[in-house]
Amino acid sequence: MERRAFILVMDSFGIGAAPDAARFGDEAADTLGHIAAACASGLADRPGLRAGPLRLPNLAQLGLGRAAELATGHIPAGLQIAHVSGAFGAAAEKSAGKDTPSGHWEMAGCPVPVDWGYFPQSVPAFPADFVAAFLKETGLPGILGNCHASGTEILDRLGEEHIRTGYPICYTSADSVFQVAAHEVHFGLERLLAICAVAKRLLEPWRIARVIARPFLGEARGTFIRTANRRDLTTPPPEDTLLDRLVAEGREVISVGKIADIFGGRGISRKVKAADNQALFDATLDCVATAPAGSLTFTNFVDFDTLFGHRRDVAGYAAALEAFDTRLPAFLAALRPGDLALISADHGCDPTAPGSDHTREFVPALFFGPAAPVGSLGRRDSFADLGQTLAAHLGLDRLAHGEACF
Ligand SMILES: O=P(O)(O)O[C@H]1O[C@H](CO)[C@@H](O)[C@H]1O
Ligand SMILES: [Mn+2]
Ligand SMILES: [Mn+2]
Repeated sequence: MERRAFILVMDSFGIGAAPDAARFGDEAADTLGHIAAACASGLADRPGLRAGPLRLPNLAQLGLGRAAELATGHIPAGLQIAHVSGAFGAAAEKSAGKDTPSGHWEMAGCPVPVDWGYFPQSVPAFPADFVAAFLKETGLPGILGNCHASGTEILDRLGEEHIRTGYPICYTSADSVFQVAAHEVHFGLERLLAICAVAKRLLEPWRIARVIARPFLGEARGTFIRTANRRDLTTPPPEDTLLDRLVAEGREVISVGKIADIFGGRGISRKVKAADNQALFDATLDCVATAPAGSLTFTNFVDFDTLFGHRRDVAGYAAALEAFDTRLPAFLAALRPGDLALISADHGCDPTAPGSDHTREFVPALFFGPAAPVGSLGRRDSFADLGQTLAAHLGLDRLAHGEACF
């Protein structure tokens, strides 16, 4: 039988504090649980967008509520269901960090045991040596920001000054990241990408996982909007992943959305870009129709994290979950015999938590489709169990990390 695999990563969709959450100050975090509770008590109503209890009938059917129960001990409001039709688990992360690359790499069989470098909360946040070298190599006269920030708030604060001075806006977060926001027209997109490449190289000694180019448009405070031309320059994974192993065997690995960026371009045979969750779902459906035997299609649904988790927008996050759920029946109907699909996440980003950073949480492990069993997979102590399961399904030799869930 022809076997194919599909991973749908709901970026930041945690389902309850991880066993080691206290180490991150995240012991109270629960992305799904807190959204469901807010919806149930009418706190996530927004006229024209959504209202009432969280409605995720298709995810519930796949075992989302039961997966959350494995993590927290209770099923979130609205997710009770009599019978599930897939295999569900709650997976904890072994990697030291709670960032996007660590989560995706571990899921693909490559945990990241050594922690990245992070910038301090102080202002300036960036080492003077680095800033001096960055200015020298790029010929820039200066930078703005040089602090921890939310990417949308800092545009409101410094966007006009950026346009006036031509200084790029440089900021960071709890992630191992150096982010550069610059105007797509006034500063120039190509120029932004070029200075980000310089920063990535100069930051190697500080073990910074990612440099992110954040192009934006707009002319005045309140009108600035980030464009879809975001680019992540990521350190490649330290060991081979499921993706590398597949490509080495001549299989097709299709990246939908920012997967290729997250893996530093490694282990990818084809890239499909799409602007938002709806377009990402459309592209994923195209892949279900066309992906060849033995392939992996890997999609990252970025909006949950970028537009709602980091923005601490509970109603927006709930609406995005409901929109995603609505599209699942079409995905399920298109699966063929021999297909195995996985819905999971890379970390949490509880929109009710303080600050604007990720939260250390269990993630859902929902396996479904014609080749999936039905029932509980229990708590998994590494996301690598998910990659090992897919490797076994696709007929690869065992990966170095993780235990197959079935
Ligand atoms: O606030 P914005 O720019 O969206 O940044 C967020 O996106 C980055 C990548 O996930 C993280 O560093 C996080 O802080
Ligand atoms: Mn992420
Ligand atoms: Mn994020």
